[in-house]
Amino acid sequence: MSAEQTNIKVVVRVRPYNRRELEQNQRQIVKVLDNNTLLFDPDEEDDEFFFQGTKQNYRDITKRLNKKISMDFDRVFDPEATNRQIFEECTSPLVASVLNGYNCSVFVYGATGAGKTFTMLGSDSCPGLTFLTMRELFDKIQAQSSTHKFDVGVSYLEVYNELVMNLLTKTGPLKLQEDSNGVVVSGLVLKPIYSADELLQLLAQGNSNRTQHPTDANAESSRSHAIFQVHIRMTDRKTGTKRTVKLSMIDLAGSERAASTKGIGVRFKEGASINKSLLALGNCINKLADGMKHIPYRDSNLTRILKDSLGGNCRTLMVANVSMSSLTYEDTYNTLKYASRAKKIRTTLKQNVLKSNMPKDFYIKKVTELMAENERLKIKVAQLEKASEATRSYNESELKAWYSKIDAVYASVIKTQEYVIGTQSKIKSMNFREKLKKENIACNKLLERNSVNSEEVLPTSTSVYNQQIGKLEEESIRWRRKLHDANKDLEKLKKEIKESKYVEILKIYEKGKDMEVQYSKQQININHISGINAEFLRDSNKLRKAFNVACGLLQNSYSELKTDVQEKYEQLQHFVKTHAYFGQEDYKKDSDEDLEVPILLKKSNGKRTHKTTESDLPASTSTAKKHRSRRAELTNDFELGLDTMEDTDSDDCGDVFKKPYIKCTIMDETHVLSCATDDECSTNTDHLVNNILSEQIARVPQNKDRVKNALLKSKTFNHHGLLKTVAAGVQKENKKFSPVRVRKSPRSIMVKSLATTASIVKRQAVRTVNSNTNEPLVRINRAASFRVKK
Ligand SMILES: Nc1ncnc2c1ncn2[C@@H]1O[C@H](COP(=O)(O)OP(=O)(O)OP(=O)(O)O)[C@@H](O)[C@H]1O
Repeated sequence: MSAEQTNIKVVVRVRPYNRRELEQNQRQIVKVLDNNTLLFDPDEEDDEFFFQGTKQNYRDITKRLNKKISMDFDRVFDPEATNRQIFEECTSPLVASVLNGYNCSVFVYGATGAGKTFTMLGSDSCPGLTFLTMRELFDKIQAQSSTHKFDVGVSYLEVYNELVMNLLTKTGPLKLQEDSNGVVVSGLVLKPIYSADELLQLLAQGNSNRTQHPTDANAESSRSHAIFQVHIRMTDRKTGTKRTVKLSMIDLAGSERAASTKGIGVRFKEGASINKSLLALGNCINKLADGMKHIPYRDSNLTRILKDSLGGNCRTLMVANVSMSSLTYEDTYNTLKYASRAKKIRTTLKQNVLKSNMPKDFYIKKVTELMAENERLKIKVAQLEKASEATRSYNESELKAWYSKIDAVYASVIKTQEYVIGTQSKIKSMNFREKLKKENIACNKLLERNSVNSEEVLPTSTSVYNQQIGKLEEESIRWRRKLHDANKDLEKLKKEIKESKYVEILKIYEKGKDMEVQYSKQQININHISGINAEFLRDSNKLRKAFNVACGLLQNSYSELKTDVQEKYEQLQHFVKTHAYFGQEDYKKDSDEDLEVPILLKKSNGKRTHKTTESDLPASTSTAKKHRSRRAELTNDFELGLDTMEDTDSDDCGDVFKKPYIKCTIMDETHVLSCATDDECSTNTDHLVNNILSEQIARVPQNKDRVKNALLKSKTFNHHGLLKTVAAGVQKENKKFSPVRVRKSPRSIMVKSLATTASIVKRQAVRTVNSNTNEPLVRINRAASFRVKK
């Protein structure tokens, strides 16, 4: 542990005149100039002395006058200064030093009656330095008790007539011994204490045991040197490190002249002993101040005890007490001379640390932890330095170079991505067209036969598409490879950015570029979906025209049709009527003409009369099943969205594409009631209820009650049957409208119907040609026709 050299701190306290001095009308021989300087024995004119408001006459005290010696000290306290002020400025900092492991000493020096005991012990109304310092020490000990364990012991000794006495136990004189730790008092047992009050109690007890006798100079003159010591052992609770420190408060007996104390007998002997020890102290101070190697500590017990405080490992404060009265001219001069000498004494300060009894492993672990922590902090510091360097050395041209590099890599990614997804889109479109074309063969034939918009008819050969798809797939593979390379370059670039000093700035730029890539992907997807939708609308338009042609043909040859074909035709009529697909306004905008299906009111050839009603729903159980499977087939066959792209947006687009198929036929209780009263309809009760529920409940759950009420009003249902039917319907509808189910597509039904119609027409046409008849085949009631959109 490194040692620190420091000077003894010397402060001078000038006490006010006492009654005796005032009565004797003495002149002032000490003048406090400022906090650090005093003037000893000032000029006469400077010595204006007033007592009770009257200027006093100068009285020569036969000494050499007007020395006018200016003296500097660490601090000079004038007569106004209080004990607390001295404590706060001088001894309070020592408490902190003690708890940091430094030995500390405070001793008061001065002539008898100069105010040493007043400074050190004070009174009840004005506690002295010992009391204030001890209280402060215990307050700090309390504050640190969570981190340190403190063991405190005190001793209170007096050196009277060269005998060392224990003031706390009143035992016989003790011997001083020297060992490696310095001078120790053999047989001295430290009194353990646990609170400031205990300590002050012991102090008071020791004071009461101290030898005091009145002298001429002081009615309560202390006739011994008192040494109050607090020994503290501090143990760090975490590391187990131990320190022992000592704080000594020493109240010396007053230096005195036999003449001034007028001592005789025992008092004279006391005085001589006091003077002997103080002389020894003066010698030690002189030699220490001169830097001599040999210091005569052994000359007195006082100097032996003060050895540590004067020349050892100790932070020392000396308070020199003086009176400003010329009555103690010589004593004051001597005190100030010694105090000035003492200022030069240097002590060596060392923190007292004892070996801890913690196991070696503990320290090894601790050191390893600290080294790891150190390494971590070093890295952190390096990173921070790098970051601050980056912001400090911000170079615009370097940044620009980075930007253009990033732009180039991202442009390549976006371009190759466009090609990859673009070719994928084209392949999908081609597949879709091919599928449409295959399904539309019947439709084309019909249109060709009637020469309707023959230019819109799709080519019959699918080989053209196959060739194009093949080429596109090859192209797609090529572009996928390029995209793979571009993505690799991008990864590499991202790594470089991470290591770059502009990482903070470039990361933001990189994020923007990533968004550009995403945006471009979305844009292609949208274009693709729009293309497919347009294709579909074109196809639907054509189908509608073909449908009109087919209906015309069927109408013309109605009477020639077989019964089952006639029924199919009627079902088709009904289908067109009930499916809003044809009636939706947005769809109609694309069509050039309305779709009309003739309605047959009567069979002329005695076949059953049929009026098309709502109850003639085409969805008999088997037909409905067929339609459902066909719907699923169509949707599964045509994966139109770009769902093979890496993102999930294609699902949404697919949904958008399916939206035109949403069917919404509104039914209410009127329908139910009319159906329920009809005998013919009542046979299809289950079917009817299911349909009603499917239309009503699925869309508006609250309508369940409306339907139920309507059904209750009908004559056909009893209560039990009704509940069963409603329950079955609800269950079915719940299944039907689960999100995984695809929506109904009338297009597939139309395509199938047209294929059937085309074959019928073909057969019928052959028959008509062969029969050679010019009669119209079907009587048409135009008035009964209706527009299906309604
Ligand atoms: N600064 C002061 N302010 C007021 N009174 C003081 C001051 N200093 C000392 N006195 C008074 O002066 C008298 C003598 O003081 P004190 O007993 O402290 O002197 P001392 O130096 O200890 O003397 P001795 O060496 O004989 O014991 C006491 O009555 C004390 O109250």
